[in-house]
Amino acid sequence: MTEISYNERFESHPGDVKAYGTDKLRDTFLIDKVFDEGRIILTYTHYDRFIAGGAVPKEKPLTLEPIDPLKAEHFCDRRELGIINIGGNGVVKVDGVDYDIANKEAIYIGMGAKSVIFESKNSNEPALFYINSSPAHKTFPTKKITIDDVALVDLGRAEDANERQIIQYIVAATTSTCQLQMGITELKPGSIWNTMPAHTHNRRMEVYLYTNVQENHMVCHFMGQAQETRHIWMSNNQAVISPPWSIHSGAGTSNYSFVWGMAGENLDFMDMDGIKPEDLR
Ligand SMILES: O=C[C@H](O)[C@@H](O)CC(=O)C(=O)O
Ligand SMILES: [Zn+2]
Repeated sequence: MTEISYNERFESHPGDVKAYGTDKLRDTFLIDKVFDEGRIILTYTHYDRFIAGGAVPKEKPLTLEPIDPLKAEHFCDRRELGIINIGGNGVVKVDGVDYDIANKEAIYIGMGAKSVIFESKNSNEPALFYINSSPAHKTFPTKKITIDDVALVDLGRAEDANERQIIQYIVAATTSTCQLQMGITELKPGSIWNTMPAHTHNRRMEVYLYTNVQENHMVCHFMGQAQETRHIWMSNNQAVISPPWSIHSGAGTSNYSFVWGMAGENLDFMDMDGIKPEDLR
């Protein structure tokens, strides 16, 4: 089996999505397998040409080869990368420089990097590198982002079952990027709702990777136009694509975390069109 594989996802018109049944909705928006040991799996979406995927190096290092849709000599010839490690300690080697990336640490890699290689420190506890990438037009410096560099935002209330912390890793305040923004949101025990009140941002697409979903639990992810919502049941370490016209909110059967990543027209995290719960359909 090859070490790197990819699949491609095309865009859907919101009017067409109204007629999607469960299987078609899942085939179109759910990324059911993000991490596979010893491999890199990527999903190339045609929403802002955003790529989401995972690298799980075991004994052997894994190289981020330029997949065919890029028609490029190197993966980052026209792209930037954001990577958050949600597994064991690992190393990301960029053009020969080793960056130790521990659990809940991140790295931004600017356009023009020629070589990106992933390694795990301990193959019995491999790193889970969650990868996001979008087109870039300018080189910004490659940078490791630790928990000391992030911006923290506390949102929600226990009474509303949506108490959570937004850990902003790759945002304008911490890291210069062309399009990419990334972070982790952690729900407090007893809280289950993320991104409620829900929002859209027609200027940016977004992908959520649900993680820390406990055994025998699931997250029900809500998508669609605010007046025409659909749901996708998701298990641990699955991702879901949110078109720019779609809400992206979830309710778990218990608490959980998720990695969010987005790209598009602006880098303004607060640029959201909020939707009142009573206006949802
Ligand atoms: O556009 C921003 C993203 O949807 C998330 O950062 C929102 C989120 O983590 C939350 O409210 O729980
Ligand atoms: Zn959003």
